[in-house]
Amino acid sequence: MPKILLFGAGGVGSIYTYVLTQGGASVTAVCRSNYETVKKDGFTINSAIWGEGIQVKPEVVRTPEEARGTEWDYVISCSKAMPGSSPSTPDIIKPAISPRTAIVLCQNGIHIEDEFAKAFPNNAIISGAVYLPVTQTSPGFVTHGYIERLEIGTYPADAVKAHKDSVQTFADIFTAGKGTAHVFDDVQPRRWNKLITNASWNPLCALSRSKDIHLLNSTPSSKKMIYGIMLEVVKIAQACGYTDIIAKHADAQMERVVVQIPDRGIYPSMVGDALNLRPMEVEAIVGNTVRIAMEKGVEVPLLELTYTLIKALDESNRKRRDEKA
Ligand SMILES: NC(=O)C1=CN([C@@H]2O[C@H](COP(=O)(O)OP(=O)(O)OC[C@H]3O[C@@H](n4cnc5c(N)ncnc54)[C@H](OP(=O)(O)O)[C@@H]3O)[C@@H](O)[C@H]2O)C=CC1
Ligand SMILES: CC(C)(CO)C(=O)C(=O)O
Repeated sequence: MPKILLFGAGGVGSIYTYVLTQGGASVTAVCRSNYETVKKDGFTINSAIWGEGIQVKPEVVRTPEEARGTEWDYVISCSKAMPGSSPSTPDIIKPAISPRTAIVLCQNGIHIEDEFAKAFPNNAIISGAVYLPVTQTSPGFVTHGYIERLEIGTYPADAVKAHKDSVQTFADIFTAGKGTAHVFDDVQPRRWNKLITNASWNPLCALSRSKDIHLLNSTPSSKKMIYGIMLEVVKIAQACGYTDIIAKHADAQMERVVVQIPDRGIYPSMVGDALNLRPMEVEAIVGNTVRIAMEKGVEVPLLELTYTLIKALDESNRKRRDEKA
């Protein structure tokens, strides 16, 4: 039975705990604020796809340090992607990493893999684009909408065969658990495709404290604004050599908003962080994107404005957090 340590047991982490457990893996979740609830009752999931009141009760630890000593086949990171934070996620998960462990990143953003590859140069690094509208509404209780899809591949794309094999094994467990996993030889274009949605909806909804559908309907020009950011991301992806990423991908990401939870819309994951004064994935999702655009000489005025505003909000939230502490 594959042994999996799940780090970041919030919205995405709890659903993946469920899928991987169903798929036959033994999953241990690293829980922090929801430790007591999950230890006692597990996660309770209301899913538009799999049904209401689903319960899954993993083994629980408080830290990766507590999980030291077990030979984990996979350590999955489903925390918010905070490249450059201190301590870094690689530092935090390090006690649980053995030579055989594959590290799976189920996180939004672009160029988030580098710090893991540097910290664990001989381990398989598996990078994933996650489609899963989900929110932890209270500790251990999670609501999930109509979409579920995971796109994965090695980082870098030209990894050794053993690392490629570990991606396929992970996908097989996921699929056996009734999840939808697609393996890609090079997953980076898939990450750029996902970034189209996250670099636009996430910061704009966080700045406006709105559901996606409300942002879309707020003014006659909203769609133009959101779509304009998406097209800037397309241009950057193309400048990076991913010429298969084209405007029709932006159209599809636009359409998905109407499908996710029809009529009601969703709060993208950054909104909860904005409202609760938690650090937002500003650098992983927007900052890195703007920096890559600059390196490639691509003009991205809408993304630059978005980065300025969301960075300022993140900083003012940090000050408010410090004042409250
Ligand atoms: N939610 C969504 O709809 C989607 C999210 N994503 C991406 O998936 C990733 C996860 O998002 P999401 O599930 O929403 O995030 P959540 O905020 O719901 O969950 C993150 C979890 O990580 C935990 N965590 C963070 N740092 C530590 C630490 N040092 N030790 C232990 N636990 C820690 C948090 O614990 P604590 O509660 O104690 O802070 C929290 O439970 C992000 O990259 C996001 O962008 C992708 C697609 C959809
Ligand atoms: C938009 C969404 C829900 C897509 O799955 C997402 O990635 C997020 O909320 O961060």
